Amino acid sequence: MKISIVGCGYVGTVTGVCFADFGHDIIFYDIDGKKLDLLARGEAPIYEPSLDGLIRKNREHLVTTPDLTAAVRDTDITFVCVGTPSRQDGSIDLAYILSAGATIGEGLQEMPGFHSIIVKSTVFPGSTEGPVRSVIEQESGKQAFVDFGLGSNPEFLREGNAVRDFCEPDRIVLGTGDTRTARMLGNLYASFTCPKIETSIRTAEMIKYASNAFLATKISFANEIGNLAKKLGIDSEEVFAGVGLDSRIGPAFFRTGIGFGGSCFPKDVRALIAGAGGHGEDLHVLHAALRVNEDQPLRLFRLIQARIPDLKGRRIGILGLAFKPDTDDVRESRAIPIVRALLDAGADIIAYDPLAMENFAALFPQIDYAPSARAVLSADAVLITTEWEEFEHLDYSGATVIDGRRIAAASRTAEIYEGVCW
Ligand SMILES: NC(=O)c1ccc[n+]([C@@H]2O[C@H](COP(=O)([O-])OP(=O)(O)OC[C@H]3O[C@@H](n4cnc5c(N)ncnc54)[C@H](O)[C@@H]3O)[C@@H](O)[C@H]2O)c1
Ligand SMILES: O=c1ccn([C@@H]2O[C@H](COP(=O)(O)OP(=O)(O)O[C@H]3O[C@H](CO)[C@@H](O)[C@H](O)[C@H]3O)[C@@H](O)[C@H]2O)c(=O)[nH]1
Repeated sequence: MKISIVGCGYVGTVTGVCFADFGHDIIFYDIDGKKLDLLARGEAPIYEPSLDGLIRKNREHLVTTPDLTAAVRDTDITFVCVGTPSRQDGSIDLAYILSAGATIGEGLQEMPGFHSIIVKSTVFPGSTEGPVRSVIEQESGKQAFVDFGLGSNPEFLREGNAVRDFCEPDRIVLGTGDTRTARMLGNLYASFTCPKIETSIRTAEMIKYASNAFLATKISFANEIGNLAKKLGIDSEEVFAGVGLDSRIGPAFFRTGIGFGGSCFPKDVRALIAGAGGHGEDLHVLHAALRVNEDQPLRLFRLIQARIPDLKGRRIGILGLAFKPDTDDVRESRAIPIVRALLDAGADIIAYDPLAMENFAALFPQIDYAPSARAVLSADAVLITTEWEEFEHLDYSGATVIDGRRIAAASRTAEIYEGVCW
C-alpha cells in the first residue's frame, strides 16, 4: 500500500518506518524541513532505540516530500501524526491537525480515486468527525465517508520502546465510518495477530484517552498509597507486588516515585478533564490524579530541604533529566519542577543524563551539566529523578542520596539514603 505520513515526530516516524518494514511504500511530510532532511539522509529525526537500523534497512520504501498535496494524490491512505498539545486551560489545541487537514483537503481536490485519512494523533472524542472532517470537506469540496474516507487509529506506543510497541501491540483500535476505509485498514494490519477492535471513530478516540487516563491514575494511586506506606514503615514495592498479583488489577504501572511526565499522560489527562467540562462533567478522579502527580516531585524537594534547610549556595546533584529512561525527551519531565524549586531556593545545580542534557539545557541553560554520572556524586546531596540503567552501576559511597525512582544500588551503597515513598 502507498502511505502518506503527516508529522515526523515519535509517532509519525515510527509508524512510517514500521509500515515500510511490513513492505509498504511511505511518503513522509512535516512542516519542519530539518526532520525531512534527516529522514532523506536515512537518519531518524527523533531518538528511539533500533529505529536507525530499520530506516537503513527500508530506505528504498521511504521517501520525503515538501509537498503534502502531491503526497496525498500519490498514495492510498494518509496517517495524521502531528502534535496535539494543551492550550493554556488544558484543553486540546487542534491547530496543527486542522492546518494539516486543510492541506490534505487541497490534495483531495483533483484526486479521482478514493483516499482515506486516518487520525493517529490523540484527539478528544468527536474531533475527527467534527472539526477535522469539516476542514477537509471545506478545502476539498468533497464529502467524508462518500468521496473520501476518514478514520481514527490511535497509537499506544511508549517512547523508548516504540518500535516493539508498534510491531507487537496489545491491541489495534480501528475507528471508521465507511466500509472502504475499514477494509483498507483491515488489509494494512492483516498480518498483526493481536486483538483488533473495530468501532466507531469517537469510540476509538475515547479508548485512547481512557487508556492513558487509567494508567496515569494507576500511577498516582500507587504514589498516594506509597506516601502513606512510607510513613507506616511499609515498603510500597512489596505492597504493589502483592496487589498486582490480583489478575483483575495486574502488576504494570505500579512503580512509585516522583510521578508521570512525558508528552502524553499529563497533556491527555488535562485535555480529557477540560473536554469533559465542556459537556458538564467534572472528572473528580482525574483531577485528583493530577494533584497527586504535581506534588510528588515537590515531596523529593521537601526531603532534601529537611536535610539541608538552607540550600543557598549548596551544590545539589541531579541524576536523570529525561521524563523516563531510553529517551532524550524532557517534555513534562519530573526533573523540571524539582530543578525549578532548587533554583528558587538558591541551590547550585549540577546535572547529568545520558541522552537528555542538550534538551534540558534549552530549558535551563543556567545550571551545570556533568560529563558523567560519577561527576555528580561529589555534590552536597544527589537527587535521582530518572531510573537510567547506568545509575544501577554506580558506587554511591559517601554520598547523600534522595531517590525519586528507586535505584537499588543507591539504597545499598549511599552513606545517607532516603526514597520518596519508601
Ligand atoms: N510520543 C508518544 O509516545 C505518543 C504515543 C501515542 C500517541 N501520541 C500522540 O501522537 C501525536 C504526535 O505525537 P508525537 O510525540 O509524535 O509528537 P512530536 O511533537 O514528536 O511530532 C509531531 C510532528 O508534527 C509536525 N507537525 C506539526 N504541524 C504539522 C503540519 N501542519 N503538517 C505536518 N507536520 C506537522 C511537527 O513538526 C512534529 O515533527 C500527539 O497527538 C500525541 O499525543 C504520542
Ligand atoms: O509504574 C510507572 C510507570 C510509569 N511511570 C512514569 O510515567 C511516565 C510515562 O511513562 P510511559 O507510559 O512508559 O511512557 P510514554 O512514552 O509517555 O507512554 C505513554 O503515553 C503514550 C502516549 O499517549 C502512550 O501511547 C503509551 O501507551 C503510554 O504508556 C514516565 O514519566 C514514567 O516515569 C511511573 O511513574 N510509574
